[in-house]
Amino acid sequence: MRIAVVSLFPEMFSAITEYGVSGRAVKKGLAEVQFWNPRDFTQDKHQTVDDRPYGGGPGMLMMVQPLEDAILAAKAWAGTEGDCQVVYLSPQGKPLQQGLAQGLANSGNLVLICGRYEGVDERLIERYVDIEISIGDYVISGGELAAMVVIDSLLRLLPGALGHVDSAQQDSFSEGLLDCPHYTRPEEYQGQRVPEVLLSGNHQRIRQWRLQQALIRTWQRRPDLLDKLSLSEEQQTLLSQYLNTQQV
Ligand SMILES: CN1CCN(c2ccccc2CNc2ccc(C(N)=O)cn2)CC1
Repeated sequence: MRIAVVSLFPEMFSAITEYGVSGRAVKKGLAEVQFWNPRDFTQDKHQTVDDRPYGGGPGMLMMVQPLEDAILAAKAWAGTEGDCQVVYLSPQGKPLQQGLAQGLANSGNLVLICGRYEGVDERLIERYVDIEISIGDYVISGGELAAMVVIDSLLRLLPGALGHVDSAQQDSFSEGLLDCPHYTRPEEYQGQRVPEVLLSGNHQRIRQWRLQQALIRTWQRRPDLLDKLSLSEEQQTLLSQYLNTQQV
């Protein structure tokens, strides 16, 4: 999978290409990540990459010519092997959810455009962008951190990215649930013991306990997620077992 990033600050991306699961996925070659900096496509001696907004108002926009030339170069590389989707990270985008990350991981090559200043000329978005994505309802100073979140979320879904093949599947979020509590040594910490079931070695009971905990947490903290799910027989049983013990 080829991921082309258009950004004024490519050095920021070492955070995902050099560390952890995402760094290993890149090092293993599960994905190639290349960068195109609009500043390298400027034609003036000051290497201008910003421009004033028509209609006045505070702030600047990304200058069209260097950005467009960087986008075209990125598309040429990413589109070499078949189709590529062009993604723009912005507060106006479609909210990133696990399903969208999975879709991007399956979708072939990507070009990610990172906005700076107050964003980019709408005509470039209309001409080049296939999907606008937001990582949440808040504003950050550039699209780079949002692009890194998107890249990280899809890299870990690529086959071979995670050591134990089904640990990605076991991600509760991939089932639409919040994660269960986790414990490691010591068995007793500040007077608090690890739940006995986890010490039992009974893998069926452990799996059920973890699933029930994920259901309880989702019910307690994010009932909106629960409403979207059609629970399996087992999930229904495990959740109602718990709810029957609560004065609900
Ligand atoms: C003060 N201005 C900073 C730049 N910004 C802007 C505008 C357009 C595109 C990119 C940006 C970069 N910022 C982002 C990017 C993504 C998200 C997200 N939620 O995914 C939040 N913010 C407009 C506001």
